[in-house]
Amino acid sequence: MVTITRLDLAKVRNIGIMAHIDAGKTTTTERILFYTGVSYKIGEVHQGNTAMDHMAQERERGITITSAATTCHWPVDGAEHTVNIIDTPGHVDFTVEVERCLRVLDGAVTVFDGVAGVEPQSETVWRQADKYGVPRICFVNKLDRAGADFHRCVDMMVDRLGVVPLVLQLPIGAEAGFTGVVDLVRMKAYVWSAEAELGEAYDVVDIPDTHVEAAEKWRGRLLAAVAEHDEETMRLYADGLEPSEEGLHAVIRRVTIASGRSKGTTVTPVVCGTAFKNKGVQPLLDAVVRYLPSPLDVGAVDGERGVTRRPSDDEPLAALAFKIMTDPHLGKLTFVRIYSGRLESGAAVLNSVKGRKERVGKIYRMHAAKRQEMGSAGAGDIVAVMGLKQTTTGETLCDDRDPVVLESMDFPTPVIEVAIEARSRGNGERLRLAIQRLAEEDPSFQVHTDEETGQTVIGGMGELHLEIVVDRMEREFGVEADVGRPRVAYRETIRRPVEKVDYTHKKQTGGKGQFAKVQISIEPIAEGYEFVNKVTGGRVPKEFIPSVDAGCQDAMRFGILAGYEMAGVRVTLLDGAFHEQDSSELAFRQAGFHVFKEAARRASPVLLEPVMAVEVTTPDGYLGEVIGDLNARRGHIQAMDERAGARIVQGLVPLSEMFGYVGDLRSQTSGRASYSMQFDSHAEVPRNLVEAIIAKA
Ligand SMILES: Nc1nc2c(ncn2[C@@H]2O[C@H](COP(=O)(O)OP(=O)(O)OP(=O)(O)O)[C@@H](O)[C@H]2O)c(=O)[nH]1
Repeated sequence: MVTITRLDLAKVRNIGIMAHIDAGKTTTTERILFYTGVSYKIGEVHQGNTAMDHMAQERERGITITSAATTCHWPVDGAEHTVNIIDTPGHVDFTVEVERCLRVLDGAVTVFDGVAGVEPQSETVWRQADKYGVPRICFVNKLDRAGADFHRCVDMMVDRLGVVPLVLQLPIGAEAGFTGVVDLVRMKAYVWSAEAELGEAYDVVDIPDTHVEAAEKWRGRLLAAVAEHDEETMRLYADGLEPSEEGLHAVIRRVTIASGRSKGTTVTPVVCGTAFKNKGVQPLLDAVVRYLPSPLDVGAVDGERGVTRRPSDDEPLAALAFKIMTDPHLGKLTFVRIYSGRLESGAAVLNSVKGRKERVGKIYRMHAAKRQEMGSAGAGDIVAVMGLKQTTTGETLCDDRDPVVLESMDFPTPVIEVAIEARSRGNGERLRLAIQRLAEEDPSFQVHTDEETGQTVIGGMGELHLEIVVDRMEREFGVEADVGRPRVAYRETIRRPVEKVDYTHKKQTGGKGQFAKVQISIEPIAEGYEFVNKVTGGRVPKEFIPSVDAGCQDAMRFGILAGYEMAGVRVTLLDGAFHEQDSSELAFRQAGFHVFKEAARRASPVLLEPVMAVEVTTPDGYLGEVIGDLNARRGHIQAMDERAGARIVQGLVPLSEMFGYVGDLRSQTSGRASYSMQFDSHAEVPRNLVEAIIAKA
C-alpha cells in the first residue's frame, strides 16, 4: 500500500543504538520491537532468529555486521511518537557503519555491559558521537549477570569518557535478584513481576524502604547536576525549591540536547536494566522520547557555500545517502535521511556531488528485513529508495533548481589486505561484479590491482571484515575464488620538504607531439593530500592545472618504496610551460605523475604501518606471560588496570605482529584471557624491518 504521511516532527526521534561488541544492542532492539508491537515474538541472538540481524553471516556468528533500520511507535504522556532506530555493529571492523549512521542520526543510546563497563569500542563510538555532536542516553545493561555493578560502570563513564552523568535510575537488587529500578524523577519504583515472563508489564510502586535513603541521596545529586547546567533550575535550587516532574523532564531534555550538540562535555542521562531478562527497556524508550532531540531540535542543516535547510516539507529537497544495500529481492537500495523537502517516488532529483540527475523509484519504510511502500517521504524521515544508479554513500540528493551539497562523512583507510583470484575464467566476471557491488555498499572495502603481479587485492578494516566479504562473494554472487593470506596494508609518506623539482614531458611520435613542463614543491602534512596552485600569468593554461593534480594523485596510488598508497603530502605547483599545438591534458597528467615521483624520491620517503590499540583481559596468574608476549610483538604497554577481579592490559602493538594472536593468547592462558583491538595510528616501520617488507612487495 502506498501511504503519504506528513510527520509531526516534534514527535519523531531518529536514533542509533551503539556499543562495544556483545554489550547487548541487538538484544535491546529486539525488546523494543516487541514492546512497540513491531514483532509479535522476541528473537534471540543465540537462537539466530532476531529481526534486526537478518544476514546469514550475522545469524550464524551472533554479531551485527550491517546496520539495520527500523521504525516503531511509542506513546509518552498520551502522545504517539515515531522512533526510527538504527542498530549498529559493535565489532571494530565494521566501525564505518557506525560512523555513517551517526552522521544522519539525531540522538543515540549507548549500551554498556554492566560487568565490563566502558570497553575500548564503547570509547571509540563515544568519540565518534562527540565528533558529530549527537546527544546520548546511556543504558547500563546486563545487570542480571554475576559481577555487574551499575555504579562502577557510571564511574568509568566519568573517568574514561568525561561524561557528566545524570543518573535517573537506581537498580533494585543485583544479579539474579535484580527485579527493577527506582525512577529518580518520579520517585517511584518499577518492578517487573515474575508472571509477565516477557517483561511486557511492570508495576509502578512506592520505593521500597531499603532504597529510600539511596534514592533521596541520588535525587539530590541529579538536581545538583542539572542545576549546574541550567540557570532556571539553579535559581530554584538556590531557593531550596525543586522543579515539578514535568519541569524536571523538560530541563533534562534541554541540558542533554544542548550539551550533546555542543560537542563539548556531554551531560548524559543514565538508565539501567537487563534486556535479556526483559527488564528496564520500556523506561529506556520513555527516556528516548523524553530526552533525545527531534529533527526540530536539531534545526537547520548547513550545506556548502552557506546554504542552509530548515527541517520542513516546504523547503527544497535536501537528503543524504548514508548507506547502500543490495537486497536479494529488490536489488540496490539506498538509505537516505531527508533533512528538508519531500522525496517523491517517480521524481527526478539531482545528485549534487556528481552533478547527475537520478530518478527515484519506490520508497520504503524499513522494518528490519521487512518493508512498507510509501509514495513519498518528508523532512526528518529515514527511508530506503530504489532506482538510484549513481549515488554512493555520503552524497546529497536535492532539488535541481535549488542545489545544495551537505557535509559528507569520513571513511578510514584499510589496514589489511588479501590477494584474490577467480578459480576459473567464467568466475572472473562474477568476481568483478561482486567486488563492484560490495564496494558500492561498503566504503571501507577497497580494491586495487597490484602493479607488479596483476593480482586483484582487496583491502578492509580487519581479518573479520575481509572474511565476511569473501563469504558474501561466495554465497550471494556464486564466486569461487582463491584467497591469499591476509597481510598488512602499509602506507608510504615523506619526511622532508623538497623545493622546485622540474620535469619536462616531451614526446614526438609521428603527428602531434606531447609537451608539458612543470615545476613543483612537495612537503609533508599530517594526513591526506593537498594540491595548491601558484602558477601565475598563464604559464600553465588553467584547463591543464587539474591534469597536473590528477597526475600527482595517480603517482600517490603507488608509493615509490614498496608500491603502497601514499598519504600526508602537499604539492604546490610553482611554474611550467606549454606549447600551442603540442600540449594536452594527457601530457600535463604525465608530467604531474613523473614530477611527483621524482620529488617524492628526494623527500626522504618512509614506510608506515598500522598500529593497533590492544586491550587484553586476563586472570592475574597469566599477567606476566601476556605482558612478555606483547613486548615480544614490538608492543608498548600503556596502562594496567583491574576490573571485576580480572587484570586489564592496554598497549599499542603493530598490526603485523598481531596475526594469529587469538590462538596464541588462548594457548598461553588456557583460553581464560580475551582481547579486543582497534586501529590507533600509523607509525614508521623500524629501519631493520623495512628492507624485508620492500623485498617482499
Ligand atoms: N545475561 C545477559 N545477557 C545479555 C543481556 N543482553 C544481551 N545479552 C547476551 O549477550 C550476547 C550479546 O548480545 P547482542 O545483543 O548480540 O550484543 P550486540 O551488542 O548486539 O553485539 P554486536 O552486534 O555483535 O556488537 C548475547 O548472547 C545476548 O543474549 C543481558 O541483559 N543479560
